[in-house]
Amino acid sequence: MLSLAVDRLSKTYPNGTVALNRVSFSAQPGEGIVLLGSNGSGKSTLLRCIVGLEKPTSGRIGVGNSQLETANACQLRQLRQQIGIVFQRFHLVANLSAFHNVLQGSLGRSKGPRYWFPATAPKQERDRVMQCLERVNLAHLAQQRVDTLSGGQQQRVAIARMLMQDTSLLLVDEPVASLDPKSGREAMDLLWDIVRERQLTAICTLHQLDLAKDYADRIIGLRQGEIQIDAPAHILTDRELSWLYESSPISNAVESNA
Ligand SMILES: Nc1ncnc2c1ncn2[C@@H]1O[C@H](COP(=O)(O)OP(=O)(O)OP(=O)(O)O)[C@@H](O)[C@H]1O
Repeated sequence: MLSLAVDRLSKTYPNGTVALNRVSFSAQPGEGIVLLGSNGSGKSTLLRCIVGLEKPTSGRIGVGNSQLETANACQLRQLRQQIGIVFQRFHLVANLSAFHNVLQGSLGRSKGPRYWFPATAPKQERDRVMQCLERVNLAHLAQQRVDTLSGGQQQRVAIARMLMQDTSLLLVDEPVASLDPKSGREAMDLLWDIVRERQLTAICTLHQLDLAKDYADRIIGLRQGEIQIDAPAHILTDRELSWLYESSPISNAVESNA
């Protein structure tokens, strides 16, 4: 179980765009945080900085007892192994089976090429892949190429791969973006059940305010790269949340450390 501490994180892209400005928050194991904000408010940049895909301009990111910005290459690899990502394009290998994609979740801790292929992976690993696929109700499609699966099914393969990776911190970018309302709720049910079961620290970006209120323990709202809302979901009103998406000037932030 890992906690996350983001301290005065800023990111300015080379073209001068300030994507994040002194963003600070911490998250505890078992806490499901939903990140809200309009297009361009900095949500993906924040997730990409936490996973080490983007280098912050300044600030600190602590994952467990380690600091991302001072970690050497080996420590960074170990840290990344602890972070599960379910991003918009899922990062699946299109021409491989669901089974093979999930098996790749163990790459960071496997001991050599024997582990990378379904035909040669140890039975214990292959059994684990099937358990992960069963957890997301996809065992019957294990041998199907992922590019022949629906968007919702591909997303469940990405979740199964994250389970195989056995991570402590989970970052999810717009999990319902390409799903119909029913499949979107099913995806959120599955993700949140797993967060609870495994006591993961989870940060999930969403654009649907109703889903955010129904699922989040806590909502962090970004506007123009700054945190304007940080509070338990149940105390936030629809008015406060929809304000995140308005073009009016920033004035009335909502913050609570409850
Ligand atoms: N590689 C980049 N180079 C320059 N600017 C970028 C880059 N990536 C993102 N930006 C800019 O940084 C700001 C934040 O973008 P980001 O993708 O983090 O927002 P977001 O909240 O995730 O948006 P969305 O909801 O549309 O996914 C935007 O103004 C965007 O144009």
